[in-house]
Amino acid sequence: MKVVKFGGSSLATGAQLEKVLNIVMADSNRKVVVVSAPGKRYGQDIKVTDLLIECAEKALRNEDYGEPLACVLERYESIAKELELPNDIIEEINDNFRELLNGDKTSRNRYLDAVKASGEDNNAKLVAKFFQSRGIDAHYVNPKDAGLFVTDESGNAQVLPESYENLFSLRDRAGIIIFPGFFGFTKEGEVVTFSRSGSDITGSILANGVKADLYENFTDVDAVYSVNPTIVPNPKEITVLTYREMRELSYAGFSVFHDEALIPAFRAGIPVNVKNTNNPSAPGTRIVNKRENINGPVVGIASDKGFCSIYVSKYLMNREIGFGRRLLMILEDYGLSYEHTPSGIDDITVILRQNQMDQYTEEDIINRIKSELAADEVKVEHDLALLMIVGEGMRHNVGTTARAAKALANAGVNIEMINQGSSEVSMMFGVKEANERRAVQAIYEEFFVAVPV
Ligand SMILES: Nc1ncnc2c1ncn2[C@@H]1O[C@H](COP(=O)(O)OP(=O)(O)O)[C@@H](O)[C@H]1O
Ligand SMILES: N[C@@H](CC(=O)OP(=O)(O)O)C(=O)O
Repeated sequence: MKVVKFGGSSLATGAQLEKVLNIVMADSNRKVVVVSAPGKRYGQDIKVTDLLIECAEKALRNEDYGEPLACVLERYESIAKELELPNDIIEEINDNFRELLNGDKTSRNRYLDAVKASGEDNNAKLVAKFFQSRGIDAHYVNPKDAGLFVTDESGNAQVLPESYENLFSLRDRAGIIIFPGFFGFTKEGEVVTFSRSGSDITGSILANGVKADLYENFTDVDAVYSVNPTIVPNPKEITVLTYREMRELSYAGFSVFHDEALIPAFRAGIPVNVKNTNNPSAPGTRIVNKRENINGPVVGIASDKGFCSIYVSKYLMNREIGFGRRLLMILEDYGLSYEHTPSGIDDITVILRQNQMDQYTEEDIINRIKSELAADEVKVEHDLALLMIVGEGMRHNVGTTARAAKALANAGVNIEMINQGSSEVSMMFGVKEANERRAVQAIYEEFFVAVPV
C-alpha cells in the first residue's frame, strides 16, 4: 500500500487535478491520497492558505475581508467549473468558508487554525467529488473520524502517538481515501494545524499509521536538487538521500519537503519518494535509511536568511561553570529558541531566528546578559544567512571544511562563523545575507562542478 501526498502546486487548477487522478489510477497500490490546499498557479500567484490567513487576520481586526474571501472562493469555483462538477459542492464549500469566518473569535489562535485548515479540508472534499464524478470509488475522510490527534500547539502541532494505532484501521476502508493535510484534532475536538507546509507531515503520519510500503510526495520538480534551483540554475538532481541528510537540508532551507515529515516515515522504516506531478515517469528522489554511494562528501547545500547572532565575551568564561546554561535561561525566559552555539575560551555566540525578537526584547536581553552574567561585551549582529553543507560522506572525507572555506574566500565572501554539527553529517557557515547567493554558488561550484561528485 502507498500513501501519496500532492502539494498545493499539484492541485492549483483543474488540469492539475486531472494529472493527480491519472497518477493515482496508474497504480492500484495508491490507496491513501493526502491533499494540500490549492497552491500557486504561476510565480506571483497567492496560495489559498495565504489568502485564508489574510481573511482571518482582517476578520480579527474587524476589517472587511470580502476581497481575499472572493479570491478564495474563485479558486475553488474555477477548479470545479473546469472539471464540470455539480454546483452543490461549490455551495457546500462557500458556505463552509463563510461559516468559519463568521465563527467564534474569542481565541485568536483557535480561529486562525480553523480558518487555515479549511483550505485543505474543502479541497479534500472537492478532490473526492472529482474522483467520484469519474466513477472512482473515492471518499473524503475527516482527520477526527480517522483519529489523527495532535498536541494543542496552535500552528505548530505535533502528532500524539496514539494516532498511529487509530490510523491503521484506514487500511480496511473500501476505495481510495482522500485525506486533508496540514491539521489534526486535539483530544477535546479542536482543530490545530501543523507548521506551514505541514501536509508533508500528514502524509508521513498516515504512511506510518497504515504501515505503507512507500510514501510518495508529489510536487512540481523532478527531484530534490543538490541546491535550491532558484539560486543555481539546473542543479544536480539527488537520486537518493538518507532521512538524516534530508532532515538537515529541509531544516536549513530546502522547502521542497518539511523537516518534520521525516521522523514518522523513518520510525516505521518507510522510504519516501519525492516525485513530479508534471512528469510522473521521472524516478524522483528516494529518501531511505542508508545509501550506498557516499563517495562524495557533500550531497546538498541549503541556505536560509533571517538569522541574528548574540556574541557574548567574558574573560575566563572557560572557568565559569554554568555560564552557558544561565545565558540560555535568559533566552528561555523570552520563549526564544536557538539554532547554534559556537563557542571559544572566552566567548560564546548564540544564533537564532531574528523574527523571534523585537527591538525591546533585544535591548532587555542585552542588558540582562551584561548585568546578570557580568559579560565584558555583548553584541548583536543582524541579517545573517546560514549555509548548511550536508552529506553522510563528510564523516570519512578529510578537508571538506578547508575546501568550502577556500571557495568562499575566492568568491570574496567573509565567513562570520563556522559550526560543525556533532553528527558530522553537516557543517554550517554564517555569512551576511547580502552574500548568501554568491556563497551558495561558490560552494556548489566547488563540490559539484569543479570536481563533480
Ligand atoms: N533543493 C531543492 N530541490 C528541489 N526544490 C527545491 C529545493 N529548494 C527549494 N525548492 C523549491 O521547492 C518547491 C517545491 O516545494 P513546494 O512549493 O512546497 O511544493 P508543493 O506545492 O508541491 O508543496 C520547488 O518548486 C522549488 O522551487
Ligand atoms: N497549505 C498549507 C500546507 C501545505 O503543506 O501546503 P503545500 O503542500 O502547498 O506546501 C501551507 O501552505 O502551508
